[in-house]
Amino acid sequence: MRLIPLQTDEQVAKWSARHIVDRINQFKPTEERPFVLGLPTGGTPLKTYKELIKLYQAGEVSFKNVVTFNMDEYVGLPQEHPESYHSFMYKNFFNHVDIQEKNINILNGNTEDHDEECRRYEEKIKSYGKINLFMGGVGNDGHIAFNEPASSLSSRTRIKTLTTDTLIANSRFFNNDVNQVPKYALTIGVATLLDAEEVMILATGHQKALAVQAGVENSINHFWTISALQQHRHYILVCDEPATQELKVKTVKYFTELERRAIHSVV
Ligand SMILES: N[C@@H]1[C@@H](O)[C@H](O)[C@@H](COP(=O)(O)O)O[C@@H]1O
Repeated sequence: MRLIPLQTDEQVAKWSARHIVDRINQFKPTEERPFVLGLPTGGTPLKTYKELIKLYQAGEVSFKNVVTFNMDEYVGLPQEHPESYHSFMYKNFFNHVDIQEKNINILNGNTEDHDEECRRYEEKIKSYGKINLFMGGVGNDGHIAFNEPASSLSSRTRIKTLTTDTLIANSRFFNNDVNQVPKYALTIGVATLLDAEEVMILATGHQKALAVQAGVENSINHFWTISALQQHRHYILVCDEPATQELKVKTVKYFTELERRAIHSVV
């Protein structure tokens, strides 16, 4: 793995946006051979989206031949609701870049048959071969996408019941009223994420410090689904300083030194 220990969330945004742009440009995507990018919602990636828009406006990248798959979506929340992940993605990213509508994939949490929708999503990902780079955030309790504690580490896209902790954390987007937060979500599985060629997780703020510890130092455990990424061949965790607070000083020094001397194709 690579741990990128930075100081501020601004630096996390700049580093992660630059990494995505470099990967897209190295890939040289075409209509026939698009770059496939997995994307998250949440507070953490907002600044990365802003940076990506800036880089797009500066002519450093095009999303014309980029296909995206979002991680998750609430069940039963109309797509046009301001807090749906559909609304989030268009408002904060898609409306500002040259991505083609046909290349955007977000789970539909309003179908009659959730299982069928999840099967369709997995099949669509497979039809592109693989996701080249999946960016993600992490919940305070170490959940990845909506793979809540004790999710199967072999899980695939499916419906999940959200934990009380997640409902409380996400109530900040619903007038701080936990009753307004949808109780279920469709989410990619841990195995869906592990199938990606590269996974980049962003963690900012001291409330993510235990999740970062689980993702780096602790044993693989289904209660902290981020820990499953330790088995991934190309796993990058980009953190600001408060998010590394629970790591050993030795761990942070080790990864800092590795980055200083790294040949970056080796992970
Ligand atoms: N399903 C999302 C996750 O994908 C996200 O990583 C997490 C943390 O969000 P935030 O970045 O707002 O802390 O929240 C939700 O549970």
